[in-house]
Amino acid sequence: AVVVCRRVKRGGKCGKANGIMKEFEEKCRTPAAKLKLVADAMTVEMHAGLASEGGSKLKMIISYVDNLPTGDEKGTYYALDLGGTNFRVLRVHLGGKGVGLINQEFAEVSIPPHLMTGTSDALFDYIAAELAKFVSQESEEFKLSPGRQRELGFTFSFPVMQTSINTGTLVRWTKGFSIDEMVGRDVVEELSRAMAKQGLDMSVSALVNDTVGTLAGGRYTNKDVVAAVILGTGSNAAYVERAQAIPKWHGVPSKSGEMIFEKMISGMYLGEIVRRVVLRMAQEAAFFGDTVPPKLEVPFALRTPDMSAMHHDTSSDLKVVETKLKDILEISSTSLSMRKTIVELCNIVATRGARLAAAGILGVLKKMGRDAAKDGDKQKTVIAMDGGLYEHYAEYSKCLENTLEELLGEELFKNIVISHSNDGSGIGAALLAASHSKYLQDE
Ligand SMILES: Nc1ncnc2c1ncn2[C@@H]1O[C@H](COP(=O)(O)OP(=O)(O)O)[C@@H](O)[C@H]1O
Ligand SMILES: O=P(O)(O)OC[C@H]1O[C@@H](O)[C@H](O)[C@@H](O)[C@@H]1O
Repeated sequence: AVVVCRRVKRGGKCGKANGIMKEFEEKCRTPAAKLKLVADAMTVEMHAGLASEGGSKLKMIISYVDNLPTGDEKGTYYALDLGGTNFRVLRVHLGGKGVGLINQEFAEVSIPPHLMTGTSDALFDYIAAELAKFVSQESEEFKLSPGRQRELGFTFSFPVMQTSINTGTLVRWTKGFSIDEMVGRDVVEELSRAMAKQGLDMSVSALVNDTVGTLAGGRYTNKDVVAAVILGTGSNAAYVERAQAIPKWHGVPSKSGEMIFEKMISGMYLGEIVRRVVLRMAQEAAFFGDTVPPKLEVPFALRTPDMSAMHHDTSSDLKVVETKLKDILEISSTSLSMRKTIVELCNIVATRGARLAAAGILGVLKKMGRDAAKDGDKQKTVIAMDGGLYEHYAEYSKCLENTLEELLGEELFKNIVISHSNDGSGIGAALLAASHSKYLQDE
């Protein structure tokens, strides 16, 4: 789409802004042919990543899940879901065979930014304190029988080298976290120590990535779920792989990193990309006049939720865009034409992200051999989706689904179901705590 400046007041400048937009749009273009190359490359790298240590740019995490939840699990289990922006504490009550999930309760807490770059103790003490508060507010019905500990599934949404179902060491931080002393440490040990300090008698039965939690949660209610994708602050995917398809894994801890497809397509990055382009237009094309608004120079000043609100502005005078620019970037006087340019930019950035996300999903489908119709059989493929970006950014998730249909073709797409598994990662972690409970043999 070409952005046309109605009143060419500053002809050269307006043309310059136009030029920057068009150049940027060209760079963001993701034609189907390019996306199919991305998907093919991803499949190749996935094979390489499973074949040998360090064999690929796309390293693959191998999650130890001995028993996926069957639906027969019974009792009360907990989850702690630590993501890039917030964390949730959760309690689920399971009714066992034929009953399933009876109820769930959760509390969501934003992670104070200073804890993302402080010490390990500060972060885990804060998390354990919230967990202890959640448990202390429980009603009598959740009192455990004597001799039993509460059991927790720990969703830790960062690259972890897993060494068993409930042990794993942090490979590195992502999404703005940077607590250096924690790298290489066992994250379950850190949490367990902090829980003990709170006097919380709880054990971690399962350590999972949020994609694995979403996969387990999805399969609990739908056996056709074969993969899970998270599009939140970060992005990632998990799928069920046959052990024999992992040559490098001989039942011993894998030293691989993780399967990261975080090509700045997720919530952490989209708003920041828009900000950087607008800043360039302000600096090189006097988009806001002869001065560059100071707030526009602050990294991450424009968050993806605000970008999303502008992108979804349906008002004729783009009032939401005007308000966001004023409240967040302190840019007061903007013309309708300028606001339209901002919306078009949001569309370019969101479209690129969504289309690349679809290419990543196609890569996983190809790895599972589900990107082409098997002769005649109509195998159903359900992909469980979770993450605040997917859940709240309607234009993004719509574009993702349309792109997946474009890449797979209408016929095949009919067998693919994209199912939003709200809070799948938290519930899945609690279910995995249940299916790996140390009291199972007592049942
Ligand atoms: N209204 C919204 N529109 C677009 N993106 C949103 C919106 N709300 C949240 N997000 C994105 O979702 C991310 C949070 O994802 P979520 O899955 O809830 O948490 P986490 O990433 O911590 O697991 C935020 O970083 C933000 O980028
Ligand atoms: O749920 P979040 O916080 O957006 O995380 C999604 C992904 O974010 C990536 O940065 C992590 O390396 C992955 O492990 C994680 O799955």
